[in-house]
Amino acid sequence: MELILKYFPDLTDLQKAQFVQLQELYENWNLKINVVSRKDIDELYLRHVIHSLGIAKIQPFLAGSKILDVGTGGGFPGIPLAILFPEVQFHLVDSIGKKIMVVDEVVSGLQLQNVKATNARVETVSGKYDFIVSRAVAQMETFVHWVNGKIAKKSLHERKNGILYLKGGDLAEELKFYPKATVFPLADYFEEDFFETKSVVHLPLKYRG
Ligand SMILES: C[S@@+](CC[C@H](N)C(=O)[O-])C[C@H]1O[C@@H](n2cnc3c(N)ncnc32)[C@H](O)[C@@H]1O
Repeated sequence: MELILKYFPDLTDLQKAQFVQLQELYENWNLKINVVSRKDIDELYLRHVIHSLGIAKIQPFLAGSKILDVGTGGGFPGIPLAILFPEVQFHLVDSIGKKIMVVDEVVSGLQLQNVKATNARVETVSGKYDFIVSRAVAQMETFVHWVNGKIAKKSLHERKNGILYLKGGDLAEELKFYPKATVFPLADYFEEDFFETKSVVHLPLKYRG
């Protein structure tokens, strides 16, 4: 929790309580359904919560905006972001039913009112979103293909609507066909070694009616 407050000092009491509760919820659910690797559960806040919240450092979401989390697994990055932005609507999607069941349990445990979770392949999901977030799901080319047509026409934020993807390592090859992509290194925001090679990639996407 100290780690979260180090980087996000302005949390309400409710948000602090929800972040604290995450550890217990994931520890319990992970015993039944493995959504976080055994090693990572001890470092839940660093490797999952703060990493997810890296997106918030790059793009604070405005009230009323809509965010799609593709391949959310056990709820990352969607759940930490939904705690941080209670006035933003989050749609968490995963093709594995058991993972969505864990997400539903965590959402109801935290009493989050701003999260909807759907068990589906994202290609079959309709709806328009300001931003589409993700971590560790697919290469950019495949991902862009999946989410085409899911971007809202009107931009509420100064930054253009599009993808905000948590990526690691050297992205030159993966992004060579995307000159409009911007890479934001998370080491500029977080000092822990874990973030040295991590970044958020913003790729603006056009509205397609
Ligand atoms: C490596 S896990 C990452 C989970 C989570 N984003 C995280 O970082 O902890 C990848 C997830 O993507 C989901 N997935 C893969 N392709 C998908 C698709 N086309 N639509 C929805 N979910 C998909 C898988 O079921 C899996 O849960």
